[in-house]
Order: sequence, then structure tokens, then C-alpha cells
Amino acid sequence: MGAGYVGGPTMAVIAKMCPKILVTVVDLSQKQIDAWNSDSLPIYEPGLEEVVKVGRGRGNLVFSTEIEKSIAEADVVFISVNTPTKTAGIGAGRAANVKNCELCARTIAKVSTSDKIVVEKSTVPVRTSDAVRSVLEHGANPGVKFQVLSNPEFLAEGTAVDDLERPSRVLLGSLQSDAGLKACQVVANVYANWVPREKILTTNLWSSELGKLVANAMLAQRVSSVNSISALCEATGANIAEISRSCGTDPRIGPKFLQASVGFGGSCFQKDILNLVYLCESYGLNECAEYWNWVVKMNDYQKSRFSLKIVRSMFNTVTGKKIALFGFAFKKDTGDTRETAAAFVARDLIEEQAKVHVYDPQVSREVMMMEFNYTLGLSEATKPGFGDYVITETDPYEAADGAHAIAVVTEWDEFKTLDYQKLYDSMSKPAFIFDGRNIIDAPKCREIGFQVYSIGKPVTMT
Ligand SMILES: NC(=O)C1=CN([C@@H]2O[C@H](COP(=O)(O)OP(=O)(O)OC[C@H]3O[C@@H](n4cnc5c(N)ncnc54)[C@H](O)[C@@H]3O)[C@@H](O)[C@H]2O)C=CC1
Ligand SMILES: O=C(O)[C@H]1O[C@H](OP(=O)(O)OP(=O)(O)OC[C@H]2O[C@@H](n3ccc(=O)[nH]c3=O)[C@H](O)[C@@H]2O)[C@H](O)[C@@H](O)[C@@H]1O
Repeated sequence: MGAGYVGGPTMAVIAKMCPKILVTVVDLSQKQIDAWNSDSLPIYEPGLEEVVKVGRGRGNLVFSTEIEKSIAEADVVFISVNTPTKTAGIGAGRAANVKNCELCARTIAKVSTSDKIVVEKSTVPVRTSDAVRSVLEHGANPGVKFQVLSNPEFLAEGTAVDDLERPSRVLLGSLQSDAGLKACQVVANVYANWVPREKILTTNLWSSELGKLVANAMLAQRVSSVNSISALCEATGANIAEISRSCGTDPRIGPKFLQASVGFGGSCFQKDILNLVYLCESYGLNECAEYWNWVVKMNDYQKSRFSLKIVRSMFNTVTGKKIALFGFAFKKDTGDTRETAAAFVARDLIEEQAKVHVYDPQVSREVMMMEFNYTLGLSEATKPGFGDYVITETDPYEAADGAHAIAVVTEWDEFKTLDYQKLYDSMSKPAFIFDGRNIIDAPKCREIGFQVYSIGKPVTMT
């Protein structure tokens, strides 16, 4: 249930790896299902088209809006629906909204006439499976039994197919009863078709639910830690790339997730940390809550620090200036813009009345505008004329033509190999580059004549 960024790729890989299993992916949205059945999939993910084609071609991967019929026929039901941060009521702005999971449980209870294993794949607050189990048991048809498992997903967007085909681990939580452990083995056997047994970790239900939140919190914490040091590097003349390399060489620290940036985005890091913060507060663990909350606060600081740097460097005013934003997705190799730092930077610049020309190879104007509206409440309705300040471009050279500055906010590979001399020649002078991802060749760009700012590196702008 749920044909989104997780449900679609995850089930497509199960279908590919398990030819004898029929996988039906259902969703409330007809548009979404039509897209999965077409040649133009609803999400951009390298390698995904090929995987989907294998299952669809073989007939064991089906996308459908026939939710009730598909559930009734299934032995195992995965709940992969969205669990966004609550926007109103108790815990608004922090707690996760598990309404969609509960609705799925109610539907499963109503239509099931045979026993089923129900697997929570969505990221949920610890002990949500209790609620799911209660809804299932109270709504069950006579004689029908359910087992609830937790099987959180660890794929990252942009590398989803590889992450699913070669996962670092599969986490499966169950009740420690005979029936719970048996259900756990059924789903473990599915994964064992392609995942080595030692990578299938089984735990109790609560450890599995909480383990997912903690994994995301720890990853985000690394990014906030390195970003906090990037500010100190700029103040002292140290270089964050050198620090990340020297720290990452220590095997106890490791080299991954030490890339300083304009700030992390994505639909999950902030949502899951806030969820963790809320959980800690609910149990009266205020110091723990505050500790994790700082990971989000540091990220907010990093985003606004970047915008401020742009305005300050450009003589304290960007009013009426054209600024090219390179990238809008929250990271490369995805068209996903949820919580992207790019939207915050664009918002700050537009507040200062700059005209922001955005180029992203995978993000349409429609999606961009939806993100401004959803995350920042910015639209023509709330800020008349807003659309005139965001200009979407289909070519980076046009985005930069006549611009006063380029701000790199997504690390798309193609930004590394652009003709920066050509860009420079077409821009207003002095021409600035603000590299929020540290991907451009800064010394070369300085040689060309650009004023270059790189995150966490000595500032040598004149
Ligand atoms: N996006 C990611 O990379 C990752 C997300 N997660 C978690 O997985 C869950 C799903 O995330 P996404 O796939 O990104 O969300 P999404 O928003 O892309 O997809 C969710 C889908 O569920 C559908 N849906 C909602 N209620 C439904 C219902 N009652 N019946 C049938 N379909 C329903 C929606 O129409 C939507 O298409 C979330 O809990 C998220 O935190 C976990 C790991 C990675
Ligand atoms: O639960 C989820 O949704 C997923 O969240 C993240 O995956 P994702 O958000 O897709 O992408 P990441 O690669 O983790 O990047 C998140 C953000 O951090 C930023 N980042 C990452 C690494 C780094 O060193 N520096 C940095 O700024 C990225 O640019 C991006 O904005 C986790 O990596 C996945 O394991 C998890 O399943």
C-alpha cells in the first residue's frame, strides 16, 4: 500500500528478485498508478526503469488502484504510505502523522477474509505497531488473524535501486511470541532470495521502529556536525575538506556523510529527528530532546548562513539583481524537492527582491512551486507576484546570462563540467559563485575572474 518513493522501488525490486511472488502495488492516486504503468515513471531514480520493466514484463509486478481486492488476495501486506510531520493539533510541527497507517490498517481489517502478515515499512514513532495491531484485531472478520511486523526502509534517493539490491542490512522487528517469530521468518525468507542471511537483522518490534529513527538522526547529526565546523573553518582559515578527510580516515569515524553543504534536505531527516524529539519529550526526557533538536537548528542556521553570505558579499544588496540557482532537488540524481535547502535560499533571496533563475535537470516548475507552497507557504495567493521572482530555466547558460551570481545548491555532476569561462563572459561583473556543495573547481574559477565562496573554505574574495 503506497506507490511512492519507497513503495514503488522496494516492491519493484522484490518482484525482480522473486519471480514466484506476485507483487501488487496499490495507491489511492489514480494518477500515480497510471504513471507507474506508463513509460514515464512518477519518480526519477537511476536504474529504476529497467527494474520495473522486468517485473511488469514478467507479469509479477502489478500497479493498481484496486486496493480492497488486492489486499484480500494477499498473504503479506506492506504499508508504505507517507507519515509527514503533523501540521495541527497535539505535537504539531514535530510529531509524525500516522493517520495514513491507521487508515491502511482499517482497510486491511475490513476486507481480509484470510490470515495476513502486515508489515510496517513506513517510518513511524516507536510503538505504532501496537496501534496498528489494535485496529486490526478490533476490526477483524471472525476467525481472521494478523501478525504485525516492522520492516523500516533504509534506501536513499538517487541510489535506491542499488541500496535495495545490495542493502547494508534488512531490519525486521516482530513480537517475540511463536506466531510473531514465525511471521518474521516468512518475510525474512522473501529477502533471503537475494540478501545474505547475516544481513537480515531480527529484533523486537520497538527496537526496529526506533532503530530507523535513530539511523536517520545519526546520519543527519554527522551533516550538522560537519556543517557547524564549516562555519568555524571560515572564521579561522581552516579548510573543511581537509578536516573531513583527516577525521574520516580514522576508521572509528569513517569517511561517509562528512560532506559540508548548504544544509540537508529531503522528506525524512528533519521529519524523523523532530519525531524523535517529540518522543523524548513525551517520556519526559527533555535533555535528550534538546540534544537532537540542535541537529535541526544547526541545519536551519547553515541554510540561512549561506543566504546571508550571498547578500553580504554582494555589497549588502541583491535587490533587482539576477541570481542563477544551480539545482533545486535536495540532492543529486533525484527530482525530489521535499525540504530542499534550495527553497530556503531562494526564499531568502526573494525577500531581498532578487530575481532567482533556477536550473535543475530533473525538477519542473510545477514541482518547484508546490514545494514553495507546501514547506514555506509561498504562492501567488499568499505573496502576490511571487511567481515573477522565480524564473525556471531549461539551460544553465541561460540561467546565468546577465546574472550577478551563481549559487550552486545541488551537487549535480553536470555542474562540475560546465564551461565556466563561457558563463563568466555572459555575466554581470563582478561575477560571483557561491558553491553550497563544494563541487566546482574554485582555483580555476578564480583564475577566470570569478569571486568564489566555498562552504567551509578560506574566503579569498576581494
Ligand atoms: N523517501 C524516502 O527515501 C524514504 C522514505 N521512508 C519512509 O517511507 C514512507 C513513505 O515515504 P515515501 O514513499 O517517500 O512517500 P510518498 O509520499 O512518496 O508515497 C506515499 C504514497 O502513499 C499513498 N497513500 C497514502 N495513503 C494511502 C492509503 N490509505 N492507501 C493507499 N495508498 C496511500 C500516497 O498516495 C502516496 O503515493 C514514509 O514513512 C517515509 O518516512 C523511508 C525510507 C526512505
Ligand atoms: O529515511 C529516509 O528517507 C532515508 O533518508 C536518507 O536518505 P535521503 O534523504 O534520500 O538522502 P541522503 O543521501 O541521506 O541525503 C540527505 C541530505 O543530506 C545531505 N548530505 C548528505 C551527506 C553529506 O555528507 N552531506 C550532506 O549535506 C544531502 O545532500 C541531502 O540533502 C538516509 O540516507 C536513508 O538511509 C533513509 O532511508
